[in-house]
Parts: sequence; C-alpha cells; structure tokens
Amino acid sequence: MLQNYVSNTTRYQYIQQLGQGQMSQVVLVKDIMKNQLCAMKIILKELLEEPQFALSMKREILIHMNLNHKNVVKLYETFEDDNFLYLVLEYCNQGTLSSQKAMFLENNIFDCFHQMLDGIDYLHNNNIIHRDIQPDNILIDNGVYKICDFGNAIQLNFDKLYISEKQGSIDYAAPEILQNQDYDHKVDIWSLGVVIYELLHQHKPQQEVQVNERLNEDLQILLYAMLTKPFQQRPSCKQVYLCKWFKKMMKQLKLFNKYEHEQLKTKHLNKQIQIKTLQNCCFDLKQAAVSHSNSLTQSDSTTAPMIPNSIQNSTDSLHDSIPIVEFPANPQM
Ligand SMILES: Nc1ncnc2c1ncn2[C@@H]1O[C@H](COP(=O)(O)OP(=O)(O)OP(=O)(O)O)[C@@H](O)[C@H]1O
Repeated sequence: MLQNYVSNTTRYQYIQQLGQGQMSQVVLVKDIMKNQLCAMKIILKELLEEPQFALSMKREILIHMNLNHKNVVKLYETFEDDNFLYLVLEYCNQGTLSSQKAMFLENNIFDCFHQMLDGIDYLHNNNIIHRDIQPDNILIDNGVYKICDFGNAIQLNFDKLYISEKQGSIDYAAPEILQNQDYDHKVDIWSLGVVIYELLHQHKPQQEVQVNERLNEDLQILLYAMLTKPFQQRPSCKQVYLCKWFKKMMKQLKLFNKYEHEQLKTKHLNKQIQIKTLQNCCFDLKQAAVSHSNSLTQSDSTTAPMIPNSIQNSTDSLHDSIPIVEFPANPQM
C-alpha cells in the first residue's frame, strides 16, 4: 500500500519501510533528481482535522524547515496531495539511539554527548526549545548523531522567555514541565542529562539522583548539575561546554571548544583593559607626581620629578605576569 502512496510522487522512488510513528509512516525513498536516499514521513491528512495534531505539525514544519546543522536531521521539502502530507527528510542509516545495541561507557559516551549538545546548543542559540529530547528522537547516520522530531519544539519570541505548556515524553521531561511550572531552554539540558545517565547506567535516574561513583569525578559533577531540579541552578549548554570534564575531553580529542576559546579571548581582553586602565592610572599618578615635585621645586626646573617606587613596581610586576601585552607608546612618558 505504501508503495502506491509514494508512486504518487514521481520524483521519489519507494525502497522500503523504515518505521512507524503514532501518526505517520516513515519510508526510505530515493530522490531520483538528486540520486540520494531520503526518509519520507507520510501523514494522512484526515488526521490534521484534530486541532492539537494540526498545530504540532505546523510547528514541526515551520521550525524544522529553517534548521541547518550537522547534528540536526535536515528537512529537505514538504508537499501534499489530496490525501497525504509528505515530509522529505535526511536519511539516517543507523536508526535511532534507542535502537542501538552498543554499550556506552565512560570512554565512548563523550562522542555522542558532545554531538547531541552541539545540536541542542544550535537550537537554543536560535531560540528553539526542542522539549522532547529522548533516545527515540536521536537518529544516527554513519556515526553522526542527529536530533529529529520537532513536533514538540517551540521557537521563543524575544518577549516570551518562559512557557508553561506541557510537552514531551514524561520519562525524560524536566520536573518543572511535569509540575506545570514556567520553564525555559534548560528543560532540554535535563532531558539530555537523563539520556546520558541512562546510557551509562542502563536505567533512568531515580527520584533522588545517584550517579555511579566509579565514573570520573568531573563527569559525576556534570551529571548531577544537569539533573539539578531547580532549573535556575542547572547549567546552560554554554556552561556544560565550560565544565571541567567537557573542556578536558575536547582538549584530549583536539576538538574546538568555541566557548572556551571565547572565554580565553574575553579573559585576555579583560586583562589588557585592566592593564591599560592601570597604566593610564599610573601615568596620571606620574603626572601628578611631576606636578607635585614641580610645585615643590618651582625654583629649580632641572630637578627630576619624584616618581613613587610603588608605581614603578606596579607596572613592572604587570609586565612580568603577562608578557604578551604590548604597552602603547605614550607621549606623556
Ligand atoms: N530520517 C530518518 N532516517 C531513518 N529513519 C527514520 C528517519 N525518521 C524516522 N525514522 C524511523 O521512523 C520511525 C518513526 O519516526 P518518527 O518517530 O519521527 O515518527 P513520528 O510520527 O514522529 O513518531 P511519534 O509520533 O511516535 O513521535 C523512527 O523510530 C525511525 O526508526
């Protein structure tokens, strides 16, 4: 039967069924024009008469079609005929994270962890909260982890920072969602924390989170932080990138940590500003000292100005501690 649906569209050639969602069929097709395999999600249009589902489909398409990131499944195009709505997606040849048989241990969890974080960080930077991060919604293609299923996602307006709509799978949903409280993008950090916890422990965290004490201490700290119930205290994506375990792992694997880079740049800049401020302050003091000594020795203009040692020492010690800083030529000197 599915073969007939797909043959309605001449561009896509049916190959086989990939899976079945609650409201859709997903099939593998070949895009004849691009000579490329794609996953096609086929939705019976009758189902769109249900307002909640229609809203979720609309959101899914509107949000998903504008996304472009390595760790997010691409939505190539959508079209419809009399009976069906079609979503043509990037095909992921290893199925979902939930279907993986591989064991995840401390030494191989980072690969999947940082890829999912990269995808979530991209969404958050575009004001999108996925709200349903769970193993069924992570697809894998040649070892690349990709977030899919934007049916629960929401794009925040600049004026609306907190929402209270109940969404996502209960098992992975943050406490603030389950308790009908206001929430923000940190709900995705909680869900990612549950996914990683589950991969490492083979069960979901209990009410009182207990991380395996044999795991690396810095990873334990990170998991506890991600699974912190008050979301104000839970880290953002950026804070996860900047935690000790992540920085260490990224360095070890020679991966570029953009937030660490940014942090170092800011630190360096701040030091330069601090030095320049201090320097200017020193120059002012030197000027003051010059004027002061001039006023004391008005009758003897050849006397060298008295510059307090403490000021000289302070500039010397700054030079010692930060050798990279170049002092600008100062006409007052
Ligand atoms: N891009 C893809 N590449 C490969 N397989 C896919 C792809 N998209 C979906 N699948 C397969 O189809 C199954 C169903 O897809 P999906 O969960 O997106 O449907 P759904 O209708 O959104 O489901 P639900 O309503 O339960 O969330 C997935 O579990 C997966 O096995």
